[in-house]
Amino acid sequence: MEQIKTNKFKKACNLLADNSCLFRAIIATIFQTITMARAGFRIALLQLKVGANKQQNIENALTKIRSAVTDKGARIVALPECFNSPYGTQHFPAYAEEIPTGETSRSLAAIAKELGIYLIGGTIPERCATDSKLYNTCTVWSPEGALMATYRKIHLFDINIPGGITFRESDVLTGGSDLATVAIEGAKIGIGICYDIRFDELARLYRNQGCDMLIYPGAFNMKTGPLHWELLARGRANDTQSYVATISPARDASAGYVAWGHSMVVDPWAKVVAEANETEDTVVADVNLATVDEVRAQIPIFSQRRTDLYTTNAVEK
Ligand SMILES: NC(=O)CCC(=O)C(=O)O
Repeated sequence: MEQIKTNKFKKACNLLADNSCLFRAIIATIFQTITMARAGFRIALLQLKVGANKQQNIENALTKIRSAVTDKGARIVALPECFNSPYGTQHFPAYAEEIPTGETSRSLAAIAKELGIYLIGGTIPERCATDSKLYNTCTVWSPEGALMATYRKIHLFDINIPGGITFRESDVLTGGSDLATVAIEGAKIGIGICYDIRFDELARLYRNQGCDMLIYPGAFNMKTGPLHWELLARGRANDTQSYVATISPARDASAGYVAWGHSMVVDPWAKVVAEANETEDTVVADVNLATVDEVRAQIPIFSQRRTDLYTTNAVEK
């Protein structure tokens, strides 16, 4: 019996020796896979001035996109909510256009292709070609100028704070119902729009779909901005242990809706790593996917949930 075992062991050793190159390659690959940290990319958030002239808004975005790529080395550029139109229900019908045939879509596709970048096209008022309904929609463009995804704001901004702010997007817009994720540079990115950031359920669904980063073009205001903008961005980063980017228009005190500004990138530790003030600006940050893996391994909340005590559709994994 012992003799048989010894022979088998010798045979196995001989096999390994015969294939030592292959064996070494396999071990090296396994080692590399275990130890290899994921890379990342540079992202630029454009906190743009937005006025009444749609053509000027688009031209300004194109100029700033070019500069974020050529001067700052961004691989992904993200624009704010409603970057081609003033933010307000009275403006949406006049500025709305079809996607991808409208002038804004065509400009974004062309610049993404010209610069060979990924472009998160903020949002524009969209008029749906089939039912003529209006949506607040984000488009994502590939380095080839192809439309990778569209996301229609799911949670419409309807609030009423007497003496503060009253807004009813649902007077003119229809809410979307589909999540949108894109795979970019080894990362999976989930898209939400502004008020959506208040709903942790959406962020958790994205996390459960494997997202490493959440991007929210948004335009908070002077009432809720100082109270909740950073809190929510850091909250969603902490809940999902993901990068979060929020991109606002620049503040214009003379506008009907005064945006808070403060576009920012938050890392999976929930730390703000780059932030604008309220003026027109470009925020640049290096997104490091190894940090996502590090936080999730070190604080493993997604495997520690007590779903025997509570249930939600969004958190179970
Ligand atoms: N554009 C928006 O959805 C605004 C959301 C907002 O300001 C908030 O407080 O929420």
